[in-house]
Amino acid sequence: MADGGGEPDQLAGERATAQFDVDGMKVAWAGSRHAVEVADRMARLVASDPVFRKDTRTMLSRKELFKDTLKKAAHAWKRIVELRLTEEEANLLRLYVDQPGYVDLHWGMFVPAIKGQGTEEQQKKWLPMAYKFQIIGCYAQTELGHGSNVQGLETTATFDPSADEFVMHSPTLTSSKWWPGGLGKASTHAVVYARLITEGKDYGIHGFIVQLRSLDDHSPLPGVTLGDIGGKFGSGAYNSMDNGVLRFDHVRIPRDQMLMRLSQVTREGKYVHSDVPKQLLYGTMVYVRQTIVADASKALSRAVCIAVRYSAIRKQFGSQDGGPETQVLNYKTQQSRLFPLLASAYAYRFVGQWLKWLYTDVTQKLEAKDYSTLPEAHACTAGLKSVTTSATADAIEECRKLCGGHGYLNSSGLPELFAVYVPACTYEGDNVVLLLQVSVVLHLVARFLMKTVAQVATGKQPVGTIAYMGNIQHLMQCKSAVNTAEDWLNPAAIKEVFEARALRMAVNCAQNISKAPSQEEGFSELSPDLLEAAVAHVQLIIVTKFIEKLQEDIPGPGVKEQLQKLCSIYALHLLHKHLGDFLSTGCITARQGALANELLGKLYAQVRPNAVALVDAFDYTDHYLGSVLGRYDGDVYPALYEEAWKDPLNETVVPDGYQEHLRPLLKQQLKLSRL
Ligand SMILES: CCCCCCCCCCCCCCCC(=O)SCCNC(=O)CCNC(=O)[C@H](O)C(C)(C)COP(=O)(O)OP(=O)(O)OC[C@H]1O[C@@H](n2cnc3c(N)ncnc32)[C@H](O)[C@@H]1OP(=O)(O)O
Ligand SMILES: Cc1cc2nc3c(=O)[nH]c(=O)nc-3n(C[C@H](O)[C@H](O)[C@H](O)COP(=O)(O)OP(=O)(O)OC[C@H]3O[C@@H](n4cnc5c(N)ncnc54)[C@H](O)[C@@H]3O)c2cc1C
Repeated sequence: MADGGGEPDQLAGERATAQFDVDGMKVAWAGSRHAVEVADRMARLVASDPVFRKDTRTMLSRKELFKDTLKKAAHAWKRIVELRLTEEEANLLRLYVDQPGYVDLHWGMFVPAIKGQGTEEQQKKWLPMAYKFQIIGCYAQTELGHGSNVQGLETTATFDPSADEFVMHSPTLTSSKWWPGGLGKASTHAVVYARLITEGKDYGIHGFIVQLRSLDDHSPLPGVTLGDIGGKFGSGAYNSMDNGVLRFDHVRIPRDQMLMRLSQVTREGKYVHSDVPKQLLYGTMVYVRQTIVADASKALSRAVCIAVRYSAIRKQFGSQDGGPETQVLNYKTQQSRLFPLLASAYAYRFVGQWLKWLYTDVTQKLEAKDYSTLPEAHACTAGLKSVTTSATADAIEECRKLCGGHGYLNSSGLPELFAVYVPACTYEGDNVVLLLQVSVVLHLVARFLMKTVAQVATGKQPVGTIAYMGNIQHLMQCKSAVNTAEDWLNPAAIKEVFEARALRMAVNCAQNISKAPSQEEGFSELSPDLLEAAVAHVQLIIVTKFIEKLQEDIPGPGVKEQLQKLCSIYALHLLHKHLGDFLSTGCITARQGALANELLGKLYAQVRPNAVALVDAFDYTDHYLGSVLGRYDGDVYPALYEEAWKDPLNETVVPDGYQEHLRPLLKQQLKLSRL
């Protein structure tokens, strides 16, 4: 359309300049051709169903929004049953419905908690009911007074041998369960984490299945106080979720509703711990953190898709001699802000795929009673969850700014995406608290290696993602051989400096901690540095997994070449951003840092003709994107214009309140001016 400067054909032109096979890239992104096909089918199913419309969501009141969420969840379930969808299809359908709600916690945490911590008998009893939605469950761990410090939870589950029951109780205000999604209004049951007390002894935190509401009329059971904790950040957004408060007043549950895979309480009240490690109590969190890493690439790629397409449509300023205005995507500043985010979306996608593999592998080992890889799974999920969610939340906000003023409109989709996404930095483990968990591991390894550096070749070698630390003798003294900008294209050159930076930062921390009066004091004093060392380690994992992905067979003309460029951009933009780390640890020289930056500029220019096609490869429908700026056809301006008229303020020409507040004011000013 020529009217008013909007040029949808602009995107067709952009697509024509792509130097790779977009279908091949879709397969690389999704993981397989089958995955592309299923995702595409489910996305279209949702997009074509009027019940799943979400374009007026930010204009709904909280009550309307919550009811709309209940309607969508019930309709999604109806479609899943009618169409006999597989688990894979059903998960995707729910993803594309794209409205946070109780079902996320039911499938994402309640069911996994029972699977991971329940005995076979308990699974047989509870899972079929949960699978058929005869009960709705949530995950009630966090309390008003304690979230991060799980060991500090106060809710009690006291065993009463005379009745063969546990008595669930909230002894203080701060012990009220506070935050669990789905708890406020929807759930009939919860896995509740409470201190187990039997024979007068406190055995710490354990999980219990507790019924909260009547299955006849949904009213809270006697002794149970329930409610929603109130409105949250942003319009629409996470307000569709009923995060709740729960208090118990001596509520009784049968003994067999304690989740007993890890430990049991016998009929007589004896506490018995099985040979399963206690840390498996935290297994549900490991599972969800892994899914959150995979979700980071989805949220980031949505924001980037909107910003890239809109930047190709938006034009500002012409050439000096009055020529046509320039697409903002052509500005080098726009490219240097946007293309690292595009590269990060791909990087997180591939590290998410790897983490899923790691999680599956660990689960299989656990089933065979091999618990050796559990610490690696914990450190990787905690660290990657922290780094990818923090970067994604920042990136969504950056994409909003990249879209100028229009990015601030709800119709751009970006404010809501940010508001829904940003709590990921807090839930499932505050990002700083999780990084400190990673730094504990790094510190222990670094300390061990420093002590044993002389015998490291013969000693016990670190394995998995910390294997590089075993190469301490080389990494502590190596100097990068990079001599030209193009030398930075060599993955081995990148890997070496990222490994050296991460190891040297960990060793520096360990050395400084060893100088403190006690390890605890040293750890506390050095914790800001430990966080940075943990970030360096996690960034190394992401870079390494991207490089490893490129060693696979990746079919499709030009696909691997584009991914190689994105991998270099991902790594080098981190090097540029954290140049202080690389210089202060002596891994590179200032000149090598400047060469990396020089190459980045060249790579941005090479990505420019492919940018729109690279976001097309995410294969998102306009429904899922939910953005007038990110429309596939690029017809942005008419859509923006039309969208404005849907606002409730525009239902009347003269606003409500005119008679009471505007008219008297205007009349009064008129009278005053005549005096
Ligand atoms: C359709 C499908 C959709 C799916 C879609 C998904 C749903 C997507 C929707 C999202 C919707 C929002 C969902 C939010 C849901 C919540 O937010 S649920 C609440 C989550 N809460 C948290 O994450 C709390 C964070 N805190 C913690 O995890 C732990 O308490 C901390 C910080 C790790 C510290 O724990 P601690 O007991 O003080 O432990 P600590 O002494 O440090 O460690 C004890 C040992 O356990 C180890 N350890 C600690 N944690 C772990 C672990 N997790 N694993 C293994 N070992 C561990 C430690 O390394 C340590 O080992 P050793 O050194 O002894 O060998
Ligand atoms: C949208 C949303 C959904 C949620 N859903 C659920 C749910 O379904 N079920 C559930 O049980 N919970 C849920 N939660 C709760 C969530 O898991 C907790 O909020 C989270 O674990 C953080 O704990 P906290 O709130 O106690 O933060 P705090 O620990 O109080 O954090 C406050 C500040 O203290 C810092 N801090 C804390 N400890 C340390 C330390 N040791 N060293 C240095 N700094 C520290 C943190 O970095 C942070 O800056 C949800 C939360 C949100 C926001």
